[in-house]
Parts: sequence; C-alpha cells; structure tokens
Amino acid sequence: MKTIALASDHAGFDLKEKIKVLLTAKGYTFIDFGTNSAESCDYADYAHPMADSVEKGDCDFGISVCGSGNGINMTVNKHQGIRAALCWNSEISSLARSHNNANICSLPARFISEQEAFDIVDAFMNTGFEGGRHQTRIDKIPVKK
Ligand SMILES: O=C(CO)[C@H](O)[C@H](O)[C@H](O)COP(=O)(O)O
Repeated sequence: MKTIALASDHAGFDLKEKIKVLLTAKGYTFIDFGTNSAESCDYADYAHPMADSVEKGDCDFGISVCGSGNGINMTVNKHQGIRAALCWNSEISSLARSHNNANICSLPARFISEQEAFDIVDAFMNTGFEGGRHQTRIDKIPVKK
C-alpha cells in the first residue's frame, strides 16, 4: 500500500485533517509534515520537508494544501524530482497523473468542498501514467544548463 506525504498551511489545515481520515479509511499510510493547527503560518516551512520525502522515495505521493493551492504548489515544484499539479476537480487530477505523471496533488482548500477534495484525491491515487508521448514531454521539463 502506498505511503502519502501531507503538508498544508493554516488555510489548508482543516482539509488536510479530513483527508487523513479519508486516507486511513482507504487503507493508506501517511506522514503528516504539518502544519498542526489553524494558526497562521508559512506554507514553505512544511512544504519543503514534504517534497523532500517524495523526492527521496520515502513517500509515493504527496498532497499539499493551502488556501488557493498556488503558494504551496509553487514551493514543492522548486524540487527537481517533483511534478506537482494544482487540482480543482477530479478530471484535472486524473489528467495530472495520466499525462503528467504528477507525484504531488495540490489542493485549493478555500475553493473546493470536502467531497470535491475527496474525489480529487481518489482520482489522483487511482490513475496510472500513460507514458509514451507524455514521457517524451516530461523528459523536456527540467531546465538544462
Ligand atoms: O499562498 C497562498 C496563496 O497562493 C495560500 O492560499 C495561502 O494559504 C494564503 O495566502 C493564506 O492567506 P492568509 O490571509 O494568510 O490566511
């Protein structure tokens, strides 16, 4: 069974806690990198350690949550081995896996319902990468110096 890394800021804290219940019910194990309350904080403090764990292979996938999803998504995408997608519905989430082989799903907690978030997470976990032409494109993503 896959291990999922989780991180949020204060705006994503409540949704992260609900996602932990969902993951437990589905039989996933997870590592929660914080934050641990709804007190105002800076998403990068939790996003970088979470992205490290996915990059190193300690966790199979990550879920990152902030208010709009943008700040935390930008942060984790600074890691070379991360392909994080901002997912606001299940179709986008599924495409992030099948076309982009995304390894982190970023969620905009202030703009989606709990059920929408659950559907997005389900789609992310249960969709495989198609490879082929999409692998060719992914190979061209890293900046070459
Ligand atoms: O970084 C963000 C925007 O891209 C997140 O949505 C944050 O959660 C948001 O900025 C937090 O805002 P707050 O006014 O400090 O609660």
